[in-house]
Amino acid sequence: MSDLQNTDQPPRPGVVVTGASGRMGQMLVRLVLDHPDLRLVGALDQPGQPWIGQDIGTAMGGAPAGVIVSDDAVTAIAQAQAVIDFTTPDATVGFAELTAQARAVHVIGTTGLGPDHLAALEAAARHAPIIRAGNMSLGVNLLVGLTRKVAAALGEGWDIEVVESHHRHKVDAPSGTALMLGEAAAEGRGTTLDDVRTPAREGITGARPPGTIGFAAIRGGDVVGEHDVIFAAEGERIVLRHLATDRAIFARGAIRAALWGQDKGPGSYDMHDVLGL
Ligand SMILES: NC(=O)C1=CN([C@@H]2O[C@H](COP(=O)(O)OP(=O)(O)OC[C@H]3O[C@@H](n4cnc5c(N)ncnc54)[C@H](O)[C@@H]3O)[C@@H](O)[C@H]2O)C=CC1
Ligand SMILES: O=C(O)C1=N[C@H](C(=O)O)C[C@H](O)C1
Repeated sequence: MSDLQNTDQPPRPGVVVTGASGRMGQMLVRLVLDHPDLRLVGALDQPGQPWIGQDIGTAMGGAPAGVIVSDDAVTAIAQAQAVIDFTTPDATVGFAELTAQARAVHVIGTTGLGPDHLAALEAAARHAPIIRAGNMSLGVNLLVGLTRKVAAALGEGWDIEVVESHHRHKVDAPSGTALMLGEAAAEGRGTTLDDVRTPAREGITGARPPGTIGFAAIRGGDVVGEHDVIFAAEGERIVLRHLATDRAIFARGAIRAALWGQDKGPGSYDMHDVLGL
């Protein structure tokens, strides 16, 4: 449908999806194409990816979408009002610079970012809005608030562990979600995760130091994403759990963020801002 058909309606924001052939990329392309208030204006992937040069709809096994998969990020992002990006940390930093130059909204789901990546994103957010979260689902963002509250209510006699399970293809650990939950638990205790995080355990580790927060990662099969925050004391345990069974929950959150960001100024935002939590 043309944007010129009804002049009373504001133009629909144009979205570029990066990593378009990926698990999240394909989900996002489908949802953007079906969205009444958005237009897909670009589908990016890395040089050499076999879908480059093909129509994204056809490459995904459906009807043509009229958008060719490209590795030319400069040209694609220049036309965007929003870039939705679930790729790799290095790729995300590159896209952040281009998205800031285009003064478009950058929605970032990529996890595994290190301090240098985060510093680069902070620099880009001085020019345009960046909305980033290790998990874009409503359920996990609610669980973050619950985790903070439970941790604040319980004393250090309660040990905190975060256990996560993901599919066999996941490359980073702990997951971005596990880190969000660990940070919330640390905040609830009035500290920071950096100060209380226990590295992965193996061998003769010694007894668990009080006040620490531990992480365990399971990888296998097609698990979409499962997270438990365990509060364990003498004689009882509380387990807060989120189970993702469909990647659409992340994609819907990212699309909501892209729309929410359209009238926002430069800065760093997260899904708590978007969801008003
Ligand atoms: N925040 C959230 O809610 C969620 C975050 N994720 C994160 O999103 C990221 C991607 O996850 P998946 O889709 O499962 O991975 P995937 O491996 O299926 O897809 C990644 C895509 O990025 C592309 N890519 C890599 N380098 C690129 C570059 N330089 N330029 C353009 N494209 C490039 C790959 O070719 C691939 O198509 C991971 O970091 C994952 O942890 C995943 C699900 C939800
Ligand atoms: O890689 C994934 O798949 C997921 N990554 C995110 C994370 O690292 O927490 C979100 C979700 O759990 C799926």
